[in-house]
Amino acid sequence: MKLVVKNIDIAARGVLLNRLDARGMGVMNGDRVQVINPKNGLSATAFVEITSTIAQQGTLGIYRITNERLQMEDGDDIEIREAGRPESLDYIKKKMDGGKLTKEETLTIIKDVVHDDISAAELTAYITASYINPLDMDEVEHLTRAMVETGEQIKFASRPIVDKHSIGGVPGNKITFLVVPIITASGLKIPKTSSRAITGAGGTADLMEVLAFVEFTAGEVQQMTDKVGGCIVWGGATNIAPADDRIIIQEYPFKIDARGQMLASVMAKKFAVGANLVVIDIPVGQNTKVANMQEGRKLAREFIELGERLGMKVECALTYGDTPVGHSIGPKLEVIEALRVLEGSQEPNSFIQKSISIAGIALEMAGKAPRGGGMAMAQDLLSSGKALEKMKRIIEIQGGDPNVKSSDILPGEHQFVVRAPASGYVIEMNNRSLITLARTAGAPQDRGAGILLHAKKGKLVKAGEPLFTLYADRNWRLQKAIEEGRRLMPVLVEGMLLDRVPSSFSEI
Ligand SMILES: O=P(O)(O)OC[C@H]1O[C@H](OP(=O)(O)O)[C@H](O)[C@@H]1O
Ligand SMILES: O=c1cc[nH]c(=O)[nH]1
Repeated sequence: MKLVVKNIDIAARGVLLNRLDARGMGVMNGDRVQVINPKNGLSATAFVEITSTIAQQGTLGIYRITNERLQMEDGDDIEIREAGRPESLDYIKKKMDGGKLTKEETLTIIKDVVHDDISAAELTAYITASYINPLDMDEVEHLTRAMVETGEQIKFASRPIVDKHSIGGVPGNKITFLVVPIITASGLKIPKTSSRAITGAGGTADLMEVLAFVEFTAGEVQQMTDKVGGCIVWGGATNIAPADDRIIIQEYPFKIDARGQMLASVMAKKFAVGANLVVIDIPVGQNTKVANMQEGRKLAREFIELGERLGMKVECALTYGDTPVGHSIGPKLEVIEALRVLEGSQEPNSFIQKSISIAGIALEMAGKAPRGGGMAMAQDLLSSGKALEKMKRIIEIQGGDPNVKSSDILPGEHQFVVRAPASGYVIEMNNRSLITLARTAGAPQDRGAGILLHAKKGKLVKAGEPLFTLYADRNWRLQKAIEEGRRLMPVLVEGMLLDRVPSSFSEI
């Protein structure tokens, strides 16, 4: 059928078809169609929504993201056809039934993901199937290669290219803000691409956006790295492994990170930027992605094997993840803490030690420091202010203010202090509950929202002393978080009354 285009300025995928045209084509709400720009032959698959008023008969409404592929103007002629059922759906069903996907089947799925030929619900089915029936190492390799092949790749003129990545899962894990400038200050190159929050309350890309732009093309990532030695950008904007962000968007509401997708997501980004020396941070602890050391070692072996298959040298660091890294959770609060350390603060110890350990491994792998000497070198690059200088250059090249200070960044204006109800030692900090609380307060979308911890596990507190402060950009979110905090009780002090169960006996 031939129709006339009406652009609909909504940042979504899909088309709006008039009820009468839909009836004429025999198309129902939610059906898949193919739309073609006859002028240039560009085509896209889209899902139909039916309207009686927004698109008149003879007109096809096109949402903005779909039109990015078609490049059509209002009034242009457009062709619309019923689209066939993609083969991907058969392969997703195969995975649901516990089958093993071949290289070609995986590539077909990922191409359909990147070209928007499968819906969000169908993609969620693929992720769920892989979550329940985990991918084996062959399938993970196929997925990683498919994610790389469907995007752009960077080829640097010289080696080594160093990279680091954390699997996440532990709140407050802002170490990239020390590791990248330390590595850069050593003279090595680190083109760091990060995702936004997956299971957490602030991914590295969300944090970096407090300081500078994070959306760059692959070419720009290469130029910035060549110029200043490193960058911290959002992988979702680069067309480097473009399937990655689409998968992460579906994982975010469930707070899941399917193991096979996680391995592929991390390693595809490293491979595509041309990294040959990679350090992976695997936080291990209660209420993180990896519950114990045994599981952590297994995952480390999988990362190393995947690296070998792809021609990358990978070392993994199993890190303490029982409690948050440092004292802050949420974009602005974490950036403030990171800048303070770059500016010379000697605290918090957990954050500094973890960062220089990871940076130290990378320095040793690249031969900048002798085995066992990497951590001291990393500490030196941090204490001397050289890392801060590099961070300023990175912020500047990404369009931010290089002279920004930690004191310039203001966290959420709405705050609530949670105090110890009894004296005693802090005996528990629940990572997942802290993340839920920070998300309820608005993080990561509200950059000022989050949690500042005043006491960590093992600290002796007196009744009435502050345990943590909740921050929010909007008062209603703060109120919701306060309520949620009462239910979750993410920080426990020994001797604290956890709940009171009233008697069912009523006096007469
Ligand atoms: O939201 P959760 O699941 O905690 O983890 C996601 C975070 O972990 C990784 O950090 P980095 O890029 O190595 O700094 C990702 O890129 C992302 O920012
Ligand atoms: O980048 C990342 C980090 C953790 N898990 C993922 O799936 N991707």
